[in-house]
Amino acid sequence: MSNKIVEVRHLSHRYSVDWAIRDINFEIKEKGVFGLLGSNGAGKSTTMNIICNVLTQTEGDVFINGINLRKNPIEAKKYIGFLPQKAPLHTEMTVDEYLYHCADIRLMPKKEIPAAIDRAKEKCGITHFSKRQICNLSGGYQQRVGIAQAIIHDPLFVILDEPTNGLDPNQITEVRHLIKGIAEDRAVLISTHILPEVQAVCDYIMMIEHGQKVFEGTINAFNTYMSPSALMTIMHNAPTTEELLKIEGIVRVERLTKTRIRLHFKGDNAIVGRVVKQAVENQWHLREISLEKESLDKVFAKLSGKEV
Ligand SMILES: Nc1ncnc2c1ncn2[C@@H]1O[C@H](COP(=O)(O)OP(=O)(O)OP(=O)(O)O)[C@@H](O)[C@H]1O
Repeated sequence: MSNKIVEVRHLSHRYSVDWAIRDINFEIKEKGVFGLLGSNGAGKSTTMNIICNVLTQTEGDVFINGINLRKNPIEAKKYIGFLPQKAPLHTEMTVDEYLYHCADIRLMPKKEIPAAIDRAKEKCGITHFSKRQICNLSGGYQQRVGIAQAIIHDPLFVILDEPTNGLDPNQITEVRHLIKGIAEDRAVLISTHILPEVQAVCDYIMMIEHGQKVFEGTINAFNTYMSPSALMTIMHNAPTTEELLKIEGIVRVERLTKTRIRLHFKGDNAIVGRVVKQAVENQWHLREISLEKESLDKVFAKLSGKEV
């Protein structure tokens, strides 16, 4: 087995004249959830479709478990499970019939299929619906069946295209939980433009905009990518704005109420100590002080080069 589950090298694609993606590079070496994040038209589907071998790239290479997908697609695809945005369900079939059909078209040996179906159903929490026609399941359970077909052959790598699209809030929570569960045994790549999704399920993120990579790192790195730039304070004897602006680093003062004041600053977090010192010395009756992190939305907008 290669030490890289997925390796994408200099991947570029153009449908006509314009490049849809340009020189995308990344590797997935470990189990866990890898999020491909980007706004509409950023190039997520193009990237995913190439990795699933649904689309052939203009330039670059994709290796799955060390196997070149373009040169040896049948071998490489054995390691991939895929759930497209619209799950390819045969809704007139029962869950068991459908999963058998999926295992069969994956050319799994017949004697291995029943155990594979049981394993996939158990992992996806659908065992009790084995004999139920798929059309009689809720959207959330239909999505579970879609995920079960993606892992029926126990692949190393699973690709889920916007897996919670169209589900209600409870179903979204359940499907996210399921995604975390299946990523305990394998690498899972999900595409999404929903920021809370990224925070809820991803261990690692790559963000693309206008077909190019703009960020790659852990969810923690993503969250702290933008260092705090404001302090929220509550002072019961707050000084004037002029006085606050005299503190080294404070660049703007936002008075939200008489006692709640946001202090915008430049520089590092040592500002907290300076504000506390001034507050004590001048008896501003500081009751609360906290660094305000940028919201994920703002990080997203900044990384995409859009106005915040
Ligand atoms: N079949 C196609 N022919 C021509 N251009 C296309 C085609 N598919 C996508 N594009 C263009 O390629 C770029 C990337 O599109 P892509 O669908 O990969 O983005 P996306 O991030 O998946 O967006 P969405 O979230 O809306 O699906 C866009 O500019 C899009 O208009």
